[in-house]
Amino acid sequence: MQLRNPKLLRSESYFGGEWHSAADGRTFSVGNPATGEAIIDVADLNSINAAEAIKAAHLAQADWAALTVKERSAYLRRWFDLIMANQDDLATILTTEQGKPLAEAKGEIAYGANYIEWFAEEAKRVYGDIIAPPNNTQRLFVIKQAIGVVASITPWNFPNAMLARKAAPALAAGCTFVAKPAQETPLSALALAVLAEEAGIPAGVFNVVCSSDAPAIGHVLTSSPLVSKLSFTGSTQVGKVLLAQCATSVKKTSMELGGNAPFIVFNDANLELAIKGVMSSKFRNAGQTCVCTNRIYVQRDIHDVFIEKLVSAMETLNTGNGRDDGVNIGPLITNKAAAKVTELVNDALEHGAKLEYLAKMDITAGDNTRFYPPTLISGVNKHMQISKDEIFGPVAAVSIFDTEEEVLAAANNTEFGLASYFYTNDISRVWRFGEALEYGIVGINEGLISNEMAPFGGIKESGFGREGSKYGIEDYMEIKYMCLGGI
Ligand SMILES: NC(=O)C1=CN([C@@H]2O[C@H](COP(=O)(O)OP(=O)(O)OC[C@H]3O[C@@H](n4cnc5c(N)ncnc54)[C@H](OP(=O)(O)O)[C@@H]3O)[C@@H](O)[C@H]2O)C=CC1
Ligand SMILES: O=C(O)CCCC(=O)O
Repeated sequence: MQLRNPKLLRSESYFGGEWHSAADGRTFSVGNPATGEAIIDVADLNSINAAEAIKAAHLAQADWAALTVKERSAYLRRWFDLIMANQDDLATILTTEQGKPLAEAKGEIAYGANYIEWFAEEAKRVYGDIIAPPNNTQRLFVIKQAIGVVASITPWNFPNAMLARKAAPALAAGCTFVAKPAQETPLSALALAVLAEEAGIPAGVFNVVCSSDAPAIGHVLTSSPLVSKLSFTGSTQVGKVLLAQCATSVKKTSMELGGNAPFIVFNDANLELAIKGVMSSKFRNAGQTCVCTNRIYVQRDIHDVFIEKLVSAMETLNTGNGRDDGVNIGPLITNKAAAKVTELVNDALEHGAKLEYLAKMDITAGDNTRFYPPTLISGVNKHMQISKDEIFGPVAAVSIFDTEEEVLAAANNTEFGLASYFYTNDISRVWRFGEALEYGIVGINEGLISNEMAPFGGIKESGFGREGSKYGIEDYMEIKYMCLGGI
């Protein structure tokens, strides 16, 4: 991998302000999903190392929380500046380990950095309250304080941004932080640590522990009495395991879990806008995001023209190695992930769905079983597995609906509640339907809903807690009520 700043590519973990190999010398290999080639061997840390990282974070916590908000803000700002100064290299690392097209990787670096910039500013905007007392001899007030040591577990699909958007509010609030990135994509997390160190963020404040044994590290993070909070992004299945583990020490948690986003197109919608929205919300990161459109519902009288226009738009998708010019769909993360998408599509076709479009792929090099061709199927119904599971691949699955009531019931008929999208030009419906959707995020005539200024998060089994926005810092603070008597 060619980098202008080769120092960004690290293989050791970082905690207590130092870089650590595994005590027993163990490593695990990180590969390039586009080629199958090994990139580097990364130190494979164990439970003892994780406990050491937590200890380092705990030691640093009081001093970090005691800094003024302006001081913490300045550290975060320096970190942001360094990330943006190294945007191209960070994107190269990201694409190489994760597969997404280079332009998307550059976008993710800026997206993650935006959270750091935002919370550098929000650090200064934490407010308490003075409450009217029940009698004149008392004064009641509320202050907000850092929760303490925060642990994070983050997935491979946004290896930079998912970490940045947890670390930024935590550090801004005065918490110290121990991150466990996904074993497929530790390099982006380690590069963030290189820049945190260069920004002068004090030892022990930002720590990264890489391991091939997520359950073992997860167990230490969720059971340590020194950790006050766990922030997790990943599957609902693993989220439930971690929640149960956190219950034993009553840790606070934020859970950003799976989704099953409906994308609804009413017959009064601007179809060009709807096609643009479905392209961005469905095919971003080859369909591997928790807010990706999963179920597309189109009103009967515009169904055929919608399919026709979507096929034309999908013809512009070009699958290949994310490092290559003109590629806008990279590989899926693993062979297993691609096999799961194949299974979902086959199940739908066997149960009566119609194949409307299957992209041709021109992939000549390497192990290409991770590449999945952009696919469009119609005639999908609620009994097919594809409408129940997160597809996590570049497959658009379309159903027909007749009435608003029918499509609302279908859209809400899932245990998930993260993102949803609908397209209409009826202003009454905008409010009525938007309020009735059981989702944490609703895109109305818009397919790109994520940014640092807005609260990102779900309801139902998609989790709880909000990332970004003025609400995001609250997830890393405790409320303390103080009652002053004897006035
Ligand atoms: N909501 C979202 O953003 C995401 C949803 N998903 C969904 O989940 C499916 C599976 O993806 P997958 O990557 O396996 O997601 P996981 O939920 O398994 O992984 C997410 C993170 O959790 C870690 N992890 C896994 N098991 C444990 C455990 N027992 N204790 C502690 N940490 C653990 C992983 O580590 P490691 O990778 O090292 O095993 C990774 O860092 C996807 O197909 C998709 O449907 C996946 C990723 C993100
Ligand atoms: O897939 C996820 O884990 C959420 C990241 C997507 C986004 O921030 O829009």
